[in-house]
Amino acid sequence: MDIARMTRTTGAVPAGAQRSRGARATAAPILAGPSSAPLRTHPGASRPSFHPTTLTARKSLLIARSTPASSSPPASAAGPRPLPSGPITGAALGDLVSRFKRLQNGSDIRGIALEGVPDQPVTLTPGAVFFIGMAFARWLRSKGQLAPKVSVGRDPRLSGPMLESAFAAGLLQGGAAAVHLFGLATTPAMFYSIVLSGGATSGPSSPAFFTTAASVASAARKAAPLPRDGDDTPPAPAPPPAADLEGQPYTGAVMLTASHLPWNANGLKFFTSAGGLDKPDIAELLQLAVQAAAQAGVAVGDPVSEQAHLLSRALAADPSRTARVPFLPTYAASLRDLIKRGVNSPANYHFPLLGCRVVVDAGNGAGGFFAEQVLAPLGADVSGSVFLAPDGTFPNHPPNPEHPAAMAAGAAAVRAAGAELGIVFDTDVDRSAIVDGSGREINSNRFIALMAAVVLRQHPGTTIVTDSVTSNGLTTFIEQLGGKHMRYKRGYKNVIGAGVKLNGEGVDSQLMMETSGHGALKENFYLDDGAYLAVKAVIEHVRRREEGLGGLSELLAGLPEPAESREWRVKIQSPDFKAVGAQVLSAFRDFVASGAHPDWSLEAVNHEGWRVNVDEGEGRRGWLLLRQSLHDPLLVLNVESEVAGGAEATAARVVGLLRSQSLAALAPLLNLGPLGSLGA
Ligand SMILES: O=P(O)(O)OC[C@H]1O[C@H](O)[C@H](O)[C@@H](O)[C@@H]1O
Repeated sequence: MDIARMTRTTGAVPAGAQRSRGARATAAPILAGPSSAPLRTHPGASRPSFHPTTLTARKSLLIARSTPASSSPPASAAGPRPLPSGPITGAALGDLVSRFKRLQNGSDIRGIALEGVPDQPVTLTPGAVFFIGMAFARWLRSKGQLAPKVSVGRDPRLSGPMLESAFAAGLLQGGAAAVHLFGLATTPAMFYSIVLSGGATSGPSSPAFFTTAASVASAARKAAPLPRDGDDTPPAPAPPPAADLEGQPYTGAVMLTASHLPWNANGLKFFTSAGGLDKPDIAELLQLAVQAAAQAGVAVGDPVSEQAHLLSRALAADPSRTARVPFLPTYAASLRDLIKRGVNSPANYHFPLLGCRVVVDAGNGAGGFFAEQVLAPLGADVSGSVFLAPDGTFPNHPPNPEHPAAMAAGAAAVRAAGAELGIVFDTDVDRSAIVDGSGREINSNRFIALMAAVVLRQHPGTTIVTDSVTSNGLTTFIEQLGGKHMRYKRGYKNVIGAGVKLNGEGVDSQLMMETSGHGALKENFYLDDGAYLAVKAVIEHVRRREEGLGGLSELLAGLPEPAESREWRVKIQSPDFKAVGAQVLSAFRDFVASGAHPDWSLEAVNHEGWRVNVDEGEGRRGWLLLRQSLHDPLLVLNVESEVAGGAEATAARVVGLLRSQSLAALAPLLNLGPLGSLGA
């Protein structure tokens, strides 16, 4: 499986899935867990349409399991596999370890959750998710949270309800004292469930966020326990220990999402009061999950073994410890408070967006609430918004502000509605981008520049940390505004981590942002938060409007833009891809340093790979960066040029080196793909 590659090659649902939009299915999840009973959904959450391929696949799976052809198990090439009859040890344990390890994707867990795409077998099974839930509860307890209270949200993916049930069951099994299921939510909202319930010790500069803490506590008090299977009458009031936790903050929060990945993927992001879990935490969590599965004797990946265990847990679970809590309305209220305070309109304090036409493109992810529950109640006309309805097949375009189709759709919606502003979200709303009133797309470098302009006005001289592929023009822009630019590594966690470190060392750093649209502000818990960035943009737009200044794009007037910006990805066909990539990069550095191309010079500070400045003549400056991909067996080449045709010309020279004698031994391991034709 190569999920990240899949990310870039396919964002769309296969044709079969697109055709299925109208089809509704009410099939119960395969696994009947304690929380997979018919649940009440919160207002605004629509039932996603069912993927016919998946339905067919599931039907055949169920038939295969329930109708034995003869009295003996069906023969297969490998023969029937005996189920473990005790703790898993030996080679089977090794298999378990690698299954769980493969689910780690940096600081997230990711995998394939549904069948239906050829060559993409299911890896994130309900059984795996159950043990990850168990591991998270144990992990929290090991950190001193003796009665963990955990909130769980999900994006609209088709596998969401099934995995939510498995995860909640695992949490309870691992010792969680209370589990609150939010249903549809966003990634930043999940961290905010900890904040607004009083679980985070320091917060944004705006005290607005804390005004809603009381309402979260009261929503949690009113939360109805889940009905039992086949029983619509609400069970008796929750007994201790859940009742003892009423009004207590959440100690952990988890979002089930695979961000912008296609419909068949899913994943998990974890938060505590300290913020998002990091790579080592996830590795620890997965180890705990292996231990739990091995001890329980469950062959994760084997549907019979998984279901036997999950069903037995369903029988044992205490339903009073799980409740359905609609949280998005509370979270939306906190965002409305922020906008009110930010605009601070004396005439229209409660309706600061009256007369504003704003469109949101949520890409059928979880971000539709922002139009309906944040902007509209403040007076905005959001009627031109598109793709607000959650639909786990993502039928319109990949919910991803890095994707040209998403930005084009957002821009088209702005133009069609004659809106002043557009906001494009990714599936789980930890990323966003802006479209101005003319339909100009403000994502990537432009969005960083926009946020930098806002932040530098409020915090003169602050350092803006970005990823490694930002343009030369962005540095010029930040410096012209009196700020400092630290160009760090790819990976939003790396970028945020660098900002946190700077602040710890006494260097003020208010904004950490990646070209992917991930952005965090110091005033917002360093949280990677697309909704918060959108809030800042809306406040700035209204401020400019009220002061008779031009639209947001005018803030970008001083941003030099390259003529061309391109990216090529070269596959490294070796299990030892890290070492191979390092050798290529080392040869590349030596080549540049040798002065073979006199117009190339190494950038003074490089945090990953080698960035090279290209003198394009007449004062024009291009650059290239050759680096290893964060997660995948790839070398990535980014090139920007101030000359038409310059990006390909520079890339062709890199190809020349990759094919040179000095790399002859490694060349067969590199699949240059489309880059190859440039060096021909
Ligand atoms: O190194 P790459 O293959 O370009 O991928 C790097 C990207 O990986 C993930 O998508 C992370 O969420 C991004 O923050 C990161 O920038």
